[in-house]
Amino acid sequence: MRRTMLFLPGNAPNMLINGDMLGADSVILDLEDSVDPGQKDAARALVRNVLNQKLYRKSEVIVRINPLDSEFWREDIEAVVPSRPSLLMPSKVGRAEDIRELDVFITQVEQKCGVKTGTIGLLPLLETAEGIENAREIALSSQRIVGLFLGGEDLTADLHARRTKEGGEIFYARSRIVCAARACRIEAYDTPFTDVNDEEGVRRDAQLARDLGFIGKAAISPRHVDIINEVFTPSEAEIDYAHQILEAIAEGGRLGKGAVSLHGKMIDAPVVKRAMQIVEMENAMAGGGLVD
Ligand SMILES: CC(C)(COP(=O)(O)OP(=O)(O)OC[C@H]1O[C@@H](n2cnc3c(N)ncnc32)[C@H](O)[C@@H]1OP(=O)(O)O)[C@@H](O)C(=O)NCCC(=O)NCCSC(=O)C[C@@](O)(CC(=O)O)C(=O)O
Ligand SMILES: [Mg+2]
Repeated sequence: MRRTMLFLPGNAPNMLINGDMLGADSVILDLEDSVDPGQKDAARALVRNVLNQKLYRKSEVIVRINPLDSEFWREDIEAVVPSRPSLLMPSKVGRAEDIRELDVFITQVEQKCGVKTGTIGLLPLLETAEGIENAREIALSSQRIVGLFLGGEDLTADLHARRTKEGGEIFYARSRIVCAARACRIEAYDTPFTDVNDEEGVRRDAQLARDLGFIGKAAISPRHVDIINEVFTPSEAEIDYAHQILEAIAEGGRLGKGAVSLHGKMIDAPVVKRAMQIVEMENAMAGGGLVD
């Protein structure tokens, strides 16, 4: 599980040093848009040092690399793969062919530096109209892919839409990404909410994402981390209700019924499936297994 994924600009030593103490399940060390083009070398060196020093003990480490149509992505990979981040996040992914090209290059770098082939996973960032439309093909393009990630800010620009707090302009993209990811039996992760000071806004946005099927969300500010963690963690009431559902259907089964009533609501197989997902999350959290 990756409930909260906190972006840390790759050229900001103060943020990188504190990143492991902020409660995020994952941190995304950024070499892309939060780093000025003139700072890319410095950011690569800093991120590599952070990885080598193993500063991150609580949070999973992901590195966001520059787009495949940029001059930077190969150097990004050469700089960080030897230090084995869990995942690379390629940005502005538009086509399955891009991922296949990336996969071949990562394999070459893994072999060159003695890292077992396939060690480095991929979490493609879809943030263009082309990427959203190709979501399923992208999800299927490499064994390394663990999920799909939505970037709402770039997408809005590409769509010539207006970014709103309600998110109507990215509703289709959110649904399409969740559907494509689940069709391929991987997970979907939601875009960050960019108003650092609006705590109610980030809560509403995270709740909407969870309702749609995302299992985690990016954050750009430490102030959003606890809120997002809370939204993507089943509440005690949800866990209690899930157990009631499992008991009710077990009792129904003993009477030969596939559908029963609980507090006036129908309980049948899909409701049981959802209850089991909640119980699985409860068990994962009890076992400390927040990152798969
Ligand atoms: C937004 C702001 C400038 C606000 O600054 P402010 O200074 O007003 O913040 P304050 O709250 O006052 O900071 C209080 C204290 O927290 C520290 N602190 C702040 N942020 C921290 C953090 N992230 N990690 C650790 N520490 C942090 C700070 O250093 C200070 O520490 P101290 O001085 O010791 O008190 C700042 O947060 C920031 O830079 N965020 C990261 C930005 C970033 O990475 N953008 C790229 C990813 S999105 C993207 O690319 C779009 C996307 O691609 C998305 C997609 O891909 O999904 C798409 O297209 O949609
Ligand atoms: Mg972006």
